[in-house]
Amino acid sequence: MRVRIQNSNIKGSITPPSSKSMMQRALAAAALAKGESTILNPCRCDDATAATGIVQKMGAQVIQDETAIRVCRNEEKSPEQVIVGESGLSLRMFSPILALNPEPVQINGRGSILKRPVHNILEGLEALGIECKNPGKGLLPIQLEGGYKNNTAVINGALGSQFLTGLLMALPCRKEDTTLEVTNLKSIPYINMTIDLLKDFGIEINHDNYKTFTIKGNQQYKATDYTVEADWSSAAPLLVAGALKGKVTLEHLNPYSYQADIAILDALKKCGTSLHWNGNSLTVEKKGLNAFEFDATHCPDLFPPLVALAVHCNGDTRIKGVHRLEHKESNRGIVLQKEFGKLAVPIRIEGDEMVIPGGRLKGGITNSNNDHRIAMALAVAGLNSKQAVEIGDHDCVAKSYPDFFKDLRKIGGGVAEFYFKSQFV
Ligand SMILES: O=C(O)C1=C[C@@H](OP(=O)(O)O)[C@@H](O)[C@H](O)C1
Ligand SMILES: C=C(OP(=O)(O)O)C(=O)O
Repeated sequence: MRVRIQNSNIKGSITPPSSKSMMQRALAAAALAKGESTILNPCRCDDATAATGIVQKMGAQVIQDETAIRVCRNEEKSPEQVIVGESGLSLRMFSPILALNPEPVQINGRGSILKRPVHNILEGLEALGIECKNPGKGLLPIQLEGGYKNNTAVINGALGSQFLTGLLMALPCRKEDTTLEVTNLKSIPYINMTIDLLKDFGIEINHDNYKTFTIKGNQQYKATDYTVEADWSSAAPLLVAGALKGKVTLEHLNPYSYQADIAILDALKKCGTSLHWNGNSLTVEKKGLNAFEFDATHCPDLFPPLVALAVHCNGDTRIKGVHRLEHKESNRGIVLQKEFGKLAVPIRIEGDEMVIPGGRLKGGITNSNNDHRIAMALAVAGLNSKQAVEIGDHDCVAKSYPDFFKDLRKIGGGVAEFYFKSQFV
């Protein structure tokens, strides 16, 4: 399917969907607990569905109500195979959890995840004594068995934090204590989110400045009621829409959240946008559109929406952390350059920095490259384009935000969805 976005003014208020990062962690933690946990304000995107399928395979009973999901694991099952959908987090978080069980388990996925590397998972688990097989030779599927045997390991954090999140969730269930030496950790705020959530489930993690993590064994997950926050990553493109084309209020956002992408507020301030909090509602209004400098090394998912903002700013915007983009749902640095190139924006990549020249967007035909954040970024950039921006394969937004285009229309976005190639642009 395709969508056409027209120049439009933005006005209105929206509650962003719940955080898929928190939701997947909550499902895993609830499945590791004894008794019934209730996940309130659950996220119902594709990645959350993938995580739900995995905990069910682990033996958890999952009951979906309208406003909550109840999770209870009365029996431990040894699944022969689990499918992580397209979710990087489900792959990297559940691998160490599934590895607690010595029975062999094969982990596979579909779509974009089949192109994302698995070597850091295998290296880390092998260092902890898990027997790993990789018929996919660097890619999925992987097979794990034998259980944890070693109590110390060096973990490479340079590729991201998700695998460390999985280890921090799994290792408290071992009998022995474990010490991890983590090198060059990236996406650090996501680790703060993990540690905070684990505290709610009764698990304690100690670390020395994100380098040495000491994980006591024999800890018991406690069932709890956990409320998932509204998602700052999904809020980001909507905030950019307001900053570019009028005014938008986002409801139920936590101003003190551990979510990495709350950092969008710094970029919006630098850009000159007017920001106003009223309790948990944030109103963003177009004011300046000044080029800005921003370091996205630890919040890489902000790259696409920030590029959508930057293409309309006065001057060259510089965003640091391009090396963090290579192994996402697409190679996002290259894809942003290619797709915005189709709209006549000559983005440059200089070492680890992306340089985005500001100006007026021309319009044209683009493709999401099956990457939800690219689809959303092209859409909000299109709100301020001279001519329409068409986006192919836009339905990939279901990975994190199934109602994105419906919500964009609600706040005034000119959104037309259709099935065939357009002659409009
Ligand atoms: O832990 C998480 O929920 C996530 C961590 C980040 O990945 P990396 O840690 O691989 O950078 C982020 O890009 C991803 O969308 C979600
Ligand atoms: C990179 C992302 O997710 P994941 O790695 O969990 O697939 C994302 O949501 O932008």
